[in-house]
Parts: sequence; C-alpha cells; structure tokens
Amino acid sequence: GGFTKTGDWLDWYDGPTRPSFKLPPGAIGAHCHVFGPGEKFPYAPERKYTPCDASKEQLFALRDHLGFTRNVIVQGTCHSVDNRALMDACLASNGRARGIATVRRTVTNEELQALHKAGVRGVRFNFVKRLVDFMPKEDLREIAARVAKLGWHVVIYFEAEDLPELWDFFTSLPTTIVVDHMGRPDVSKSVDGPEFALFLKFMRDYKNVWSKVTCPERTSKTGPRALNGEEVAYTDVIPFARRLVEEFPDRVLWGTDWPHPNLKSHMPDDGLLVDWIPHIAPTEELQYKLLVENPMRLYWPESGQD
Ligand SMILES: O=C(O)/C=C(\C=C(/O)C(=O)O)C(=O)O
Repeated sequence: GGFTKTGDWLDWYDGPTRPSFKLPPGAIGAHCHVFGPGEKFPYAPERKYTPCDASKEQLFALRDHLGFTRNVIVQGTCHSVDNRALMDACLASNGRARGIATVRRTVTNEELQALHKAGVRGVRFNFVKRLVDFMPKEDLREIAARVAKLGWHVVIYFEAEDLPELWDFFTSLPTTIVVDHMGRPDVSKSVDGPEFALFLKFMRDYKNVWSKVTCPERTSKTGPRALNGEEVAYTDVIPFARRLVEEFPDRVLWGTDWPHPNLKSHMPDDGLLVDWIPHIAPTEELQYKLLVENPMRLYWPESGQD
C-alpha cells in the first residue's frame, strides 16, 4: 500500500485493498484516465502538469481487482488533444472501455470517425483554470454541434464558483451533458445552501444534465478519515453526492478517477473509494442504476440489456 512521489504530485496508490462492498455484476467505472507511458505516448507540451505514467494494463488490472466489468476512460489535460493513448486503451479493451476525447475545432471528420471506431462516445470541455487555457466558446459550440451528429455527449469539468458565468453556455449545448465531480461543490457550505442549490437547479431544469458523483477526495475537508472518528471517509461530501443520487437516480455515474492526478494532501486507496459507494447510494436499486443501468444506457446503448 501507500504511495510514492514523482513530479509535482502523488503517484496513484500502490496495492489498493479489495473492496468490502461487492459491486453488482456489470459494474462500470465511468471516470478514469490512462497517462502515457510517456515514452510511447508523449505528454503535450502545453500541459500544466506532468503525470506519473499510468498504463492501460495497470488500469485494466485495477478494474479487475475492484470488480468492475467496464471502464469509461477520460482524456486527461496532460495529453491535451493527442488522444492516442486513450484510443490505444479503448482498442485494447475488447469492447470493455469507451472513451471521452479532447479535440479542437480543426479536428477533421476522418479523425472523429477514427475516434468513434476506437470507442470514443464524447468530448470533454475543461474550465478548470489550473488545468487548461480555455478554448473560445464559439469553438466549443461548433465542436458540440459536430459531435452531436455522431450521437456523442459533452463532459464538462468546472469549479462551482464558475457555474453562474458558464450557465448560459452550458444550458445552450445541444447534447447530453455529463458533469465531472458534481461541479466540485464547496462542501464547507450547506448542502441546502444557495451554492449547491444552483447546481441542483441545473439538473432539475435541464433533464439532459447528468453528474458523476465522484472525487470526494478533491473537495473533502474532513479527509480520508472522518474527524468524528466514524471511520467513514470524506463524510462531509456524502450529503452532496447522496442528494444527487436520490434526486436524479437515472442521471448519475461513478468512477475512481484513477490515477488521481494532481492530489497533494493524500492518495486514496481505490478499494476504499469503492467502499464509499454504499454511503451515497444506500439501496441496491440505486447502486444498480449508478453503476450499471445509467452508464450502459449512455455508453453501450447498443447492448440493450445491462
Ligand atoms: O482527474 C480528474 O478528473 C481531475 C483532475 C485532472 C484532470 O481531469 C485532467 O487533467 O484532465 C484535476 O482536478 O486535477
């Protein structure tokens, strides 16, 4: 167990525990990354951080160790618009991985077709300042309109305080929208406060908006071990994730976010992250929607059955 440190942030947790929570058959980890390996898939010169290498083989081994059947792999900003590592992992997965790519408006139709053939089903728009220099909104609108024709959706990553200014842009997108990490709520504020109320309004008023109830380790102030000694991790994030699961049971997704880029305070044991799921999805029905039905409908619709 434990972690080593390369570059400017912690490496992923080596030797994760086997979860005590039994994932339902067909469970899908709907947010993770592959990084490099750098000598085969070089990191983008314009990146704002250099990750540790995190290969498809290591991702698939973790998938099997935790008990997932499929993965959705999300392009990391450290690879920018070079989706080769993502495509390589999806193609190597025997249909068990789908991808979310990053593209510029100059992407050709042939490139989009190749991405689709590899298993890509969406693009990611990132509004986190420490990760990227933003693309112009008109570029993003054009990309969204083009990928909508492929049946793809748009994954958005932003910080809660930026939702008001991004509201008009987000609510004008023509596709399904999947929000990364609940829009990073400030969990020191009340779950019934005005800040999270805006996010709830986003999902209540726009039925095409989904959210990943992920990354408690990025927003929690109580940290990996509750200060109250309950031994439940990230207790301050549970009310936010649970509210979304219970109010929007058909529009939530979950994933480990392995290999957890840019974490500095600690590195979560992925097995313990899986054990967090029953705290936010307290019934078998909610767990099955979160982990199987919803991601299957969005990423493997052709498979019909779960
Ligand atoms: O892995 C995550 O989803 C979160 C982060 C990084 C990225 O998403 C990325 O570089 O693409 C972060 O918050 O640093």
